[in-house]
Amino acid sequence: MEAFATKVGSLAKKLAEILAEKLGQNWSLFQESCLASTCYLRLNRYPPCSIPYHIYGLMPHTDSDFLTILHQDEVGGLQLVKDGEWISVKPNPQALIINIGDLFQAWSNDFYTSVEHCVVTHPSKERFSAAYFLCPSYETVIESCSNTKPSVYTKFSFREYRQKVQEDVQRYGYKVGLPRFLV
Ligand SMILES: O=C(O)CCC(=O)C(=O)O
Ligand SMILES: [Fe+2]
Repeated sequence: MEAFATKVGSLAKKLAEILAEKLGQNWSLFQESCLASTCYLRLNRYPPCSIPYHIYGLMPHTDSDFLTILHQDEVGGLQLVKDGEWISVKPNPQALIINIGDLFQAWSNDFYTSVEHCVVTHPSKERFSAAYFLCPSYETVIESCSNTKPSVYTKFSFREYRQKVQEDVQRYGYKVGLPRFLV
């Protein structure tokens, strides 16, 4: 498990570097702030559900990180929003799925979009997935890297972001996310 985390950890940074370069930006932010101690691997288990399609395995959400690397088994159930519609992601245990998270959206000033996704349950099969979250330290301040376009979001620390998400989940039962930080 540790070897997997180390491997996907360096892949996540490499991908962040490529995405930053595409924006003509230096990627030192990820290098300096995303450490082995601030990133994490989550192992998900979804038991079968006799009333599938009505019960989510995981509610619709966006990830509160820079990017996520996901490995899923052959059962399927992951869905994401593309062009305003929910689509199913074909399961392929030989492939990794890369999701942009909220922090990349904020840092890229909406150039990249944090993708909304969920997991629907299966009537008879148990499903497993592993998700690696590329996260900075809580003190890291996220602000737009663009110096040509006005900032879409106010700058915030990762700690403030996580606190706001937690408050919203407790108060309203769901995460509001980036819209909380619109200028
Ligand atoms: O299990 C999956 O396919 C998705 C997991 C996920 O979105 C998450 O852990 O945030
Ligand atoms: Fe997720």
